Amino acid sequence: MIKLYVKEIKPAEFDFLPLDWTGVFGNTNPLIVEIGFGSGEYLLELAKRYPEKNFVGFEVSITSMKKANNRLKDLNNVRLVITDARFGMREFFGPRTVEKVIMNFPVPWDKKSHERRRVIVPEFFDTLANVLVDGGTFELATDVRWYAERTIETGVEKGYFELVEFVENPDREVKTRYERKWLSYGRDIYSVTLRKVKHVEVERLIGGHHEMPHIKCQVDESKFSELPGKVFKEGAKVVVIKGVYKSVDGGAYILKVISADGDFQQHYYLVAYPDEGEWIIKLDSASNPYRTPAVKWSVKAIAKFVGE
Ligand SMILES: C[S@@+](CC[C@H](N)C(=O)[O-])C[C@H]1O[C@@H](n2cnc3c(N)ncnc32)[C@H](O)[C@@H]1O
Repeated sequence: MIKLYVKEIKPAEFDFLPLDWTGVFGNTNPLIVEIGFGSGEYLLELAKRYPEKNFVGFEVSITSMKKANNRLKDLNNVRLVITDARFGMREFFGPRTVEKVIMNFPVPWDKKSHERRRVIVPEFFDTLANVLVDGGTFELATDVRWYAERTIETGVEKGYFELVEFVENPDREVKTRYERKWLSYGRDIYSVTLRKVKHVEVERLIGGHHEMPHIKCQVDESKFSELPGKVFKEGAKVVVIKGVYKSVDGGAYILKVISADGDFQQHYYLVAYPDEGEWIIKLDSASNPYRTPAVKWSVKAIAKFVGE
């Protein structure tokens, strides 16, 4: 997992989640979040127009992140985070801390096999109804009519949001790159604004300290060769062992792991090495995943499998 920021957030600040955004920005200005900021042009325009607000952007594409980072690096009121916004919105912000969340032209992921990547799932609206201040808004712009309609249905269904407006072909002052593209193709554009009317409690996966367990145990070394391809499951936690490698000196095993907490996947390495007659199994120091339940559990699941 890689994290880049326009202004660096000190690693120590990530030891505790949700983040203290007042400390990160050095002021108590209202927070506005953009999900999937692409090349960052929209964020740049907003951040310049509203210096009295703080902006946080989420993106999953490293290429977009680099472009946006170059564009935004001189602005003090913007921070960029590379992570899935469905995870970041819930884990990085406390209840009633965000004034507005904006999402411009998300990929709709309309194929059944891609549905898991869609942002506007019911759990996302639970998160929004938690992190938005009372009366805070979610603003969507899209070229996909059903996506706009689904956003309204899902947001309003549970009584957490009310529809402020649904506009076909709005005259938006600031246009994004995709917006200009779809307009040049003659596509219709839809904008939706939802207002939070009910607060909802959500369970955060991390919360509090970002510590990681390590395990000391006896192991049956022959079991390491059985690990590649193994899948461990418990509740919403899934851990897949993609590979097992021996260190150059032959003393340690490096395990390539993918873990998932529901739809949130992370890739990282664990290490197992002998120590005073026992073995230590822990996160490899070169890996830095968020310490979710699945990441913590992966150490235990592997220790149980190779343990004697
Ligand atoms: C179609 S582009 C739109 C970019 C920009 N908002 C615009 O309108 O020009 C969608 C962007 O959302 C990003 N994205 C997709 N899923 C995401 C997620 N779960 N969290 C954060 N960003 C995401 C993609 O990497 C991509 O850059």
